[in-house]
Amino acid sequence: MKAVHFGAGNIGRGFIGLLLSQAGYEVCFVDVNEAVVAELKRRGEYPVTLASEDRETVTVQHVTALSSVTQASEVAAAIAEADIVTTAVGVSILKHIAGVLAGGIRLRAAGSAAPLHVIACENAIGGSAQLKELVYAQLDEESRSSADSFAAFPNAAVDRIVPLQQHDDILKVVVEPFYEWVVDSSQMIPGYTPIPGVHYVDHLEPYIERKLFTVNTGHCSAAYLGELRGYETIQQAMADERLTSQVREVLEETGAVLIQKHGFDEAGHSKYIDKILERFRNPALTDETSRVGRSPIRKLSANDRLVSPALQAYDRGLRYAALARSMAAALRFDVQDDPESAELQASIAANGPGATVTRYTGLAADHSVHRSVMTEYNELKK
Ligand SMILES: NC(=O)C1=CN([C@@H]2O[C@H](COP(=O)(O)OP(=O)(O)OC[C@H]3O[C@@H](n4cnc5c(N)ncnc54)[C@H](O)[C@@H]3O)[C@@H](O)[C@H]2O)C=CC1
Ligand SMILES: O=P(O)(O)OC[C@H]1O[C@](O)(CO)[C@@H](O)[C@@H]1O
Repeated sequence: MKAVHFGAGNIGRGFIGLLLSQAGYEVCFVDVNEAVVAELKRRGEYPVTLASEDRETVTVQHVTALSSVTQASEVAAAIAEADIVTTAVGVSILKHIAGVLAGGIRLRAAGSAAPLHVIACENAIGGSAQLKELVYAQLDEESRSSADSFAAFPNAAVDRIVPLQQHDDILKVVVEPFYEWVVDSSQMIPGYTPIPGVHYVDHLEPYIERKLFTVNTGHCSAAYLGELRGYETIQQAMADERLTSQVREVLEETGAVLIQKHGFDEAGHSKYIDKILERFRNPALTDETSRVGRSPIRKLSANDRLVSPALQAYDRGLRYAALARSMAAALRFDVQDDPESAELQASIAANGPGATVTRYTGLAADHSVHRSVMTEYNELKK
C-alpha cells in the first residue's frame, strides 16, 4: 500500500506518517524543505520519541520523500499510484499543493482510475472539503467528473500535541503519547481498508467541534493569555493558577455549547476538559506560547476556534465573556516572525482595535460579541 503525505513537519512525521507506516503503507513525504526531503530519502526512516516517563522511541520505516518545489511531475506520478493522499501543511498552504494534486488526479484518471482517498489532516472544519474545492478549481469539467468516480475527500479531525523540534537529528520528532485521528466514514469510498488507530465515524461534526473548541480553543487561550503575562511556554503559563482558571472558564463556555448542541454527557465532557488541561501541562514537553498562538488571524476567523463557539453561545443565549477575553488577548499577540501577528498589529495601529475585530472576525461593530471583545480588550490594556 502506498501513501503520499504532504508536509513532513511535526504532525506529518510525528503523527500521520507514523500511523500510516505502522499500518503497512510505504509513505512518500512531499515537502518544500529540501534538507528534510534529502534526509528522508537518504535514510528511509526516522525516529519518533514519546514525551512520557520512559521516553519510548519508535523507528518509522519504509519512508521516502519528494520535493514539492523541484519534483512536481514525480509527485503527480506518485499520486497516480497511491492508495491514500494525506496532508499536514497548514490550512492556508492547501492552495499551494492543489495544483500538483490536480496533476496527480489527471494522471490517475488516464491510468488506473483506482479508488483514492484524500484526507486533509489540518486544524480546520471541513479541511478536506476545502482541499477538494481548490483541486477541482484546477480541473476541467471532464477531469472533475472522472475524479468524482474514483476520488473521495473525507473530512477529518486530528489531535496530537507536537511542539517545535530542536534536535541534532533534523528528522527526530518528540510527540505527546495521546493521539486522536477521526475520519468521516460517510465520505469514504465503500469497501475501504481501515487504518488501525483511525476512528471512523459517520457524523464528524460533534468530534471536530469538540476537538477544535476544546483542545484548540483552550490551547490558544493559554498561549494568548500567557504571552500577555510574559510566559514563554505553555507549561509556565499553565502553572499560573489564575490563568488556568481563565482557560477552564473558556472551556466551560465552549462545553456548554457542545453539550447543548451535540448532547455530550456533562460529566463525561468535564473529564474530557480535565484531561486536556493535563495534556497542556505535560512536563515532558516544552511548548512555546508563540507556536501555540501562531497565525492569530486564522484563529480569529469566523469559522475557527474562538469566534465560532462565541457566536454559537450567543445564538443559544449562553455565556461567551471568557471567549471574548481570549479574542481580546489574541489581538494583543505581538510576536516577531509571525506574519499574521505583524499584520494584526499593523491593522490595530492603522485602523484601531474595533475595525480590526470586524475586519478579521466578520463581527459587525454593533454585535454583542464584538462589544464584549472590545470591553475585554480595554480591560486587558489596563
Ligand atoms: N503541531 C501540532 O501539535 C498540531 C498541528 N496540527 C495541524 O497540522 C498541520 C501542520 O502543523 P505542524 O506539523 O505543526 O506544522 P509544521 O510547520 O511542523 O509542518 C508543516 C510542513 O509543511 C511543509 N510545507 C509548507 N509548504 C508546503 C508545500 N507547498 N508543499 C509541501 N509541504 C509544505 C513545511 O515545510 C513543513 O514541513 C497544521 O494544519 C496544524 O494546524 C493539528 C494537530 C496538532
Ligand atoms: O496550527 P495550529 O492550529 O496552531 O495547530 C497546532 C495546535 O493543534 C494542537 O496540536 C491540538 O491538536 C495543539 O498542539 C496546537 O495548539
